[in-house]
Order: sequence, then C-alpha cells, then structure tokens
Amino acid sequence: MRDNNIMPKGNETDDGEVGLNTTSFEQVQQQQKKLVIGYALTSKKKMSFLQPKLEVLARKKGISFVSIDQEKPLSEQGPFDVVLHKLLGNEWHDVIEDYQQKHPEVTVLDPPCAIQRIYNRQSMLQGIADINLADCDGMICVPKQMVVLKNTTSSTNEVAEAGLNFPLVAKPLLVDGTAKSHQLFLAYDRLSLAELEPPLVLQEFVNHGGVLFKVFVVGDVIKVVRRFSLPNVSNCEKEKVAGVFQFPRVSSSAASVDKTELDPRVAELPPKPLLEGLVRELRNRLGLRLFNIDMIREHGSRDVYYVIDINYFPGYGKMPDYEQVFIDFFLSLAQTKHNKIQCVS
Ligand SMILES: Nc1ncnc2c1ncn2[C@@H]1O[C@H](COP(=O)(O)OP(=O)(O)OP(=O)(O)O)[C@@H](O)[C@H]1O
Ligand SMILES: O=P(O)(O)O[C@H]1[C@H](OP(=O)(O)O)[C@@H](OP(=O)(O)O)[C@@H](O)[C@@H](O)[C@@H]1OP(=O)(O)O
Ligand SMILES: [Mg+2]
Ligand SMILES: [Mg+2]
Repeated sequence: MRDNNIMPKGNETDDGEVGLNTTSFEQVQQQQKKLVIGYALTSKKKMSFLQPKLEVLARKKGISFVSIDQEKPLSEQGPFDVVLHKLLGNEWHDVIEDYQQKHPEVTVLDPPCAIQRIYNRQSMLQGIADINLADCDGMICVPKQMVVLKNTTSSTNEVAEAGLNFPLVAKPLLVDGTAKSHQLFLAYDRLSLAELEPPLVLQEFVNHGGVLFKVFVVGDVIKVVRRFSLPNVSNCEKEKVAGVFQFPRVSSSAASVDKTELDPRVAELPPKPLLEGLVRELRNRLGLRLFNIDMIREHGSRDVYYVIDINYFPGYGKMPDYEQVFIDFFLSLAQTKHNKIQCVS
C-alpha cells in the first residue's frame, strides 16, 4: 500500500527509503486500493485509540476507519478488510465468530476464543512456566496461584495446603472490562481471606522493587515501558500486618517511569532476546496479535522475571509512537493478504 495519489517513479519510496524499482502495474493497482478497517470499540477505547494523529496518518496511506453499527447485521456492513474489536459481553463474541466463519477473507483482530482465554486469570497464565527460553538471558516464571470459587472454611484451608505464602494478591477471576474486575486486594493472613468475594485467584505477591514492565505487542512489534508498581513487602510487615487492603491502580497511570529516578538494578529493562522469545511463544500459543504483558523482575535477582498479567487490546494510546506502529501493522496485513491472493491466482 502507498499514498493513493503517488505513483512510484524512481528508486526512492515516499518514505525516503531507497529500494529496487520493480513495481508492476498490478502492484500499483493493489497499492492504490484502500484498506477499510471496521471498528467496534467501547467509547473509552475509541477515545484513547482513534486519536487525530492516527487518523491523519492513516488517511495519508489510504486507510479508513469505519464505525460498525452494532444494531445492524455485521455482514450487511462494509465490506471490511479488517475488523478491530473490543466490546464487552459474550453476545458480541458470538456475532464476531459467526461473521468470521462467513467472511474468512476478513482479518479479525483478534479471534474471540483467543481473547476469552486471557479474560480468565487462570487460563491467561497457563503454560507460561513451561516455555523454554534457554539462551535468552533470563528466566520466565508465573507466581504461584490458586482459584477460589467459593468462600468456605475448606477453601481457606486449601490455601495452606497449596503452599501459598502470604501476602497474597486477590484478583477477580474474570476480566470483563468492568472496573470491578480490576479491583485487587492484598491479603496478609488466612483469616482475612473470608472478606474477599469469589470467584477469584489468589496469587503470591512477588517483591520487585516497585517497578513493572509493560510489554506492548502489535503484530511483530514489541515496545516496553516502565511503570510504577507496588513497593516491596518487608519481612517485618509480613509478620506485623493482618487483614486485606485494596490496591491502588498505580501501574495503569499513563506516565512511564523515568529511568534516571531509579536504582539502575531496578530500572534495567528485561533483555531483548528474552522479550522476543516470550512474545513469539505467546503470540503463537494465544493466537493474539494485539496484547500486552505485565512483567516484574524478582527483587534481588538479575534475570528472574514473572508474568503477572496479559491484556487484550490494552491502552496503546500510552505506547510511544503507537500511531506509526499501527499504520505499519495495518499495511503489513494488507500486504500479506495481497501476497496470498497472488499465490492463489
Ligand atoms: N503477583 C504480584 N506480585 C506483585 N505485584 C503484583 C502482582 N500481581 C499484581 N501486582 C501489582 O498489581 C498491579 C495490578 O495487577 P494486574 O496487572 O494483575 O491487574 P489488572 O487489573 O489486570 O491490571 P491492568 O490494568 O494491567 O489490566 C500490577 O500492575 C502490579 O503493580
Ligand atoms: O484504559 P486504558 O487505556 O488504560 O487501557 C486498559 C484497558 O482498558 P480499556 O480497554 O477499557 O481501555 C484494560 O482493558 P480491560 O481489561 O478493562 O478490558 C486493560 O487492558 C488495561 O491493562 C489497559 O491499561 P494498560 O495496561 O494498557 O495501561
Ligand atoms: Mg496489569
Ligand atoms: Mg489486566
């Protein structure tokens, strides 16, 4: 794809890159074709993602964003090349599944069944500890965790039997886009667990020096930022404190952490080979192209990392340079589709 009104003549592309002048008439025709992206997004996501800069860049490249009307049948709208969606509720997922079956030529970002898997905090992290990333300069773990479906005495006993060490982070089992599904608690002792509302996962709190790494993935592109997180819990605090405490949502603040304010051992980003290996595996295993991973480094270690959360279509508006990354991603989807059509014909 290229600017609609630009016909490549010489060796230089409109991006200033130099390449071979091998553009055929068919390729130019394809490049001039518009890419239509139908979107079905919550109003919050639309506000943060469809920013004017993204729309301007997209228009220049012949990409248009068309709002999907949820009151009308999807097949009667479009035609779309890509459907970008993040809405609440299972009904919508059924609509998308049905549409994808009828329109396999449309790229749906992302498949509902893949999204569903990470909307459950148990299945979200399943299998991650088995990923073999030998030679990637680090080790990936997940915190020990268990699911609590009912608040009974036997379930609190199970916590002891499962060998989980306090304090525990209590997270709602299902992530359904509501504020409540992001309401987390720190529980310091077994008795206090009775105050929590199942279904939830109880996860060991891992000391990590108060900094979290948000690893954004857009197709093949990875961008990592630092965010503030919860401070370490000292042994003294573990012994003295009892009860449950609600977490502030520190790590979802838009501001990335400036590394100069931090101890370099805490600030150092996870090694590139480790991130690349982890993302490659997760992309394949989860079948998602738009997600982010929350990672922390165990306090006092150089190379032991924990994955604590994975989010579908996260707050990309907070990812540096997200507009250009998405334009390139959409163009690569168009190119892949074009190549497939050429192979078939
Ligand atoms: N096991 C853990 N050990 C230490 N800190 C944790 C742990 N789990 C969560 N946290 C802290 O709590 C924050 C929120 O947890 P988590 O990311 O699981 O929740 P969430 O509601 O899914 O967040 P998001 O807004 O990213 O979707 C994390 O960013 C981190 O600061
Ligand atoms: O609201 P933001 O832009 O911050 O995006 C957040 C996003 O909310 P939105 O999809 O409603 O926008 C959340 O989605 P749900 O779990 O609630 O579905 C979740 O993905 C967070 O992790 C995102 O924050 P981030 O981790 O990327 O900072
Ligand atoms: Mg998170
Ligand atoms: Mg999350």
